[in-house]
Amino acid sequence: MTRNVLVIGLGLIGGSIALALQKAPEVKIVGYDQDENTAKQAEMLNVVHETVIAPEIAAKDADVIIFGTPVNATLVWLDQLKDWQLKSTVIITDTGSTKKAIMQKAAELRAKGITFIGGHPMAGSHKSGILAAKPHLFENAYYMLTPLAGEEIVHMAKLESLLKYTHAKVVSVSAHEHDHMTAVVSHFPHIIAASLVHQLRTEDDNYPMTRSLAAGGFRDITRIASSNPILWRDITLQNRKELLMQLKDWQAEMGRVQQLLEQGEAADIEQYFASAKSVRDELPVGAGAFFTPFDLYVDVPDYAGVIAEVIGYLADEAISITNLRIVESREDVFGVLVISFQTEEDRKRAANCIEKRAKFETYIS
Ligand SMILES: NC(=O)c1ccc[n+]([C@@H]2O[C@H](COP(=O)([O-])OP(=O)(O)OC[C@H]3O[C@@H](n4cnc5c(N)ncnc54)[C@H](O)[C@@H]3O)[C@@H](O)[C@H]2O)c1
Ligand SMILES: O=C(O)C(=O)C[C@]1(C(=O)O)C=C[C@@H](O)C=C1
Repeated sequence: MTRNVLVIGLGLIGGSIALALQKAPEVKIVGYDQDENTAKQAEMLNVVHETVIAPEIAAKDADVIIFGTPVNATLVWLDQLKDWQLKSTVIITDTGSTKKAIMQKAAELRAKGITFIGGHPMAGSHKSGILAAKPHLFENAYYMLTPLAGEEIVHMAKLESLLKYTHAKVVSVSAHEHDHMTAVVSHFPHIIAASLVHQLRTEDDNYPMTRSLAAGGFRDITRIASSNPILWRDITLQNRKELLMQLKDWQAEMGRVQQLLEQGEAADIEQYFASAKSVRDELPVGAGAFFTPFDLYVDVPDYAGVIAEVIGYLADEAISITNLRIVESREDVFGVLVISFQTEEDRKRAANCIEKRAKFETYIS
């Protein structure tokens, strides 16, 4: 029997979920976005099977409703939804980066006999909008569910039977655990990234050249400062308490750094970096929140058609790639080609292929 899925909010995350779920058998995906252009693009790009202009009408037939909206907008929708006509068996979920406020609404919904299970895939990008959506975005990432206490196993199973098509690793945590952990590894780092960019801006008056020198390090650590400000306004507001605690800890940490600098002891400073390096180097790779795809760096010379040439060699040997990008490490200078693969095996084969056929140097970061 066809499962009707309604996705509300068709940006990076809603669009990516819709694309991933199209791989499920007998699923019809209907989409809604408040932005008309996004809705049109969703149809044109086949991100959904059809779009609607009134989600409350489509909701009548939905077996699963998924919110891909910014977290404050989701709260508003959850209030409205209490008055919708819904199937008694419908499972409602979201993808929001915060969970406590949303799960408070879920409790209100439960009181009305409506099942809401919080969801949050721990993968994304600083890019937003439907054009950035990808069917494989969540592959190997953790996908956190935050059911209310006592949620029926059969409801969880129903949702998980659909989410398995994202190929994410579904785990359940409480809303409190969720908001604490994501504050540490996601929300607070976004504040730090934005603050570093603000700090750079203050250099403009006296040292305007500084921004031109912002190379690999600054770009890496501030990439997420290019994220959608509305999204991060809402996340910050909803997770304010946790973020204030993170800020306090960070200020204490900066106090420690200040002391190290004032004392100027080389061994202590080295130890500060060394212990951070060893923790960072031990972070799990290949899965989870710190999922890094199997990236291969290729030093390519600067001539027209070089990327097509490399990709052509890989295609000849039937090595499939999942992503391709250029790291611009120097202004106006062609950078390094970074190719991502699904498996370590593919990456090894690609490295051999490129070194043998193109004689370009490859390396793993
Ligand atoms: N960006 C990430 O890396 C990331 C990762 C995981 C989860 N999330 C969460 O996923 C959700 C969506 O984020 P995104 O990155 O896809 O953002 P996005 O900006 O790419 O997409 C949001 C979409 O929602 C639409 N929208 C906004 N308000 C709406 C409303 N009231 N009703 C209907 N549609 C509305 C917008 O038009 C847009 O198409 C957020 O809750 C975010 O916290 C984001
Ligand atoms: O990779 C990025 O650009 C992200 O910001 C993704 C990221 C994160 O902080 O890791 C952002 C928000 C989420 O809710 C989950 C993932």
